[in-house]
Amino acid sequence: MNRLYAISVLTLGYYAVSSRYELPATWFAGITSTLALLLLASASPKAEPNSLPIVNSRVPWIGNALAFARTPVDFLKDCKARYGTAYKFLAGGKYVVVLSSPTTIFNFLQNSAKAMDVVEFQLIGIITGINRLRMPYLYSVVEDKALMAFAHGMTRRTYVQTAMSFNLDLQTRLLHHIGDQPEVTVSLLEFVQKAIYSSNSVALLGPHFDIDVFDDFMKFDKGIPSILRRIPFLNRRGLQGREKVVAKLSEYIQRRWRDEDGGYLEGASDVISAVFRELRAAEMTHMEAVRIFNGFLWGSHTNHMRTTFWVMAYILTDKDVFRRIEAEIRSALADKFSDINTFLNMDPGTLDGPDFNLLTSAVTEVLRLTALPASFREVLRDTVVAGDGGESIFLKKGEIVTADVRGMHLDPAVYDDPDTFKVDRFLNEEGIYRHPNERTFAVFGGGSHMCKGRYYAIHATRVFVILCFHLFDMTPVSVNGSTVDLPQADHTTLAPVIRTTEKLWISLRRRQGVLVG
Ligand code: HEM
Repeated sequence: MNRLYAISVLTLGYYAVSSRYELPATWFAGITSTLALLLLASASPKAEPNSLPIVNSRVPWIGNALAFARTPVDFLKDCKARYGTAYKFLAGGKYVVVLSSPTTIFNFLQNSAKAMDVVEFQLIGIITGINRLRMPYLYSVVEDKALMAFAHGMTRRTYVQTAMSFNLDLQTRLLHHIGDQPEVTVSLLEFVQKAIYSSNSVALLGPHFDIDVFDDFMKFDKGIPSILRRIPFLNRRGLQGREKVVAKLSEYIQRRWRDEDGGYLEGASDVISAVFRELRAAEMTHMEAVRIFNGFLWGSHTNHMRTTFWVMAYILTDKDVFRRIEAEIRSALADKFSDINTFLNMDPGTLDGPDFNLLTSAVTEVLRLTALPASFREVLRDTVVAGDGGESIFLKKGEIVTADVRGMHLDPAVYDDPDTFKVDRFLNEEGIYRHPNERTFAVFGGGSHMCKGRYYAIHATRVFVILCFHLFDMTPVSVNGSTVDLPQADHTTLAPVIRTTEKLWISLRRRQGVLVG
């Protein structure tokens, strides 16, 4: 009877939810299993003796999967309020352990016992269009080789080349949007997306990659939820976009790959050549390498775009913050850099100096407010994570574990008045930026899988804001009744950076008399 009940709920729930919401990684496999599999499935897993509370659920096997799918952000918030900073819930036959205190998140992400590994590689197969049977091998290449190359090429010291290419390209892109007109009204999200996609592509792939494929990239990006759910027809647009991007990348690599000097992509950044060299050296086809590469690029663009959008939106919709950031940027550019070219060619470390303290604090604060759980690991063998009081939290083989970073970042015990955007939260009394403690700030994940592009992303986000203030006078404007306040966050999807479905329009007026590079 329970089984029949489960099937009915699963079927109805799946169609109701799947048409509207993105299915998060952790239980996607379970929810998309066939009904036959459900019928054959052995009894729902029993909770092992474990110190963790288990979220209430009346539905066997499925557990809380649908509640989680409906509004994952709210689900995690409610569970934290009821069960504390370490608990687990059942979703599609598996337990998902959720940790949200600084100590548990830190210990989990460090994963010093190496008893956990990423689960996303199963999903990478679906996103990239690679046969899932090939993914265990291909992901081992990604993890052991390609990500290592990425990490080496994107350290504080080595990301300079990529950062400078981004700076120089971005100014042209921003000016291109306004063209010869004195003033234009643009959707902030679309404006940011196009500029970041283009300049990121140039910074990473060099001048020979055809960025006209932007519209196809956005179809792919928007279509990811339905691609993940493999919903016939609904996923078609996203798949078409992906295949066009893949075709462009394939053609670009075939034309621009050079075998000399160990192999490199002509015009691309060193880091990208190094990553592709590792993929080529492994036992995979050209198209498998291209598809993996496309997955890398998609992840790099999409998080970067969203973060930049939110940073701009928070600044533009708060008059006091706007005035202070504008004053900091314009005075730094006027006093410290003889012209904009000097700024664009600077050592990226300059932005970490005293001239942009407030902007750096603003970016950190926006990251704190907009980061969602993104680090999902599968427990490979029974292990323990030390809890807040030094107690052992038992993790069982097969369980999925995640860090609810939003739960931590919005916890009043961790951050004072946590829901409020405080632009100077990360400044000390002298107004100097202080990087948050790594135990209480985890927007880029942690441990060996920490985001490899974090220095570059923070740098490029700040350059975007600086160039906008240098080139334009900006004001939010209402178009057909649209908001001029901060857009509402969308609580129905999980991704490293929260989304919005509301549009914020801004007017851009070209500043008279400013120098362009
Ligand atoms: C502000 C924008 C960004 C945010 C918030 C962000 C966040 C994240 C998060 C949360 C992870 C998962 C970490 C984990 O599993 O513990 C990740 C992984 C990764 N990110 Fe980012 N990211 C951003 C921008 C970028 C950019 C611009 C690049 C490349 C240029 C990049 C490259 C990567 C790579 C390669 C990984 C995989 C790391 C691994 O599994 O070892 N990211 N990112």
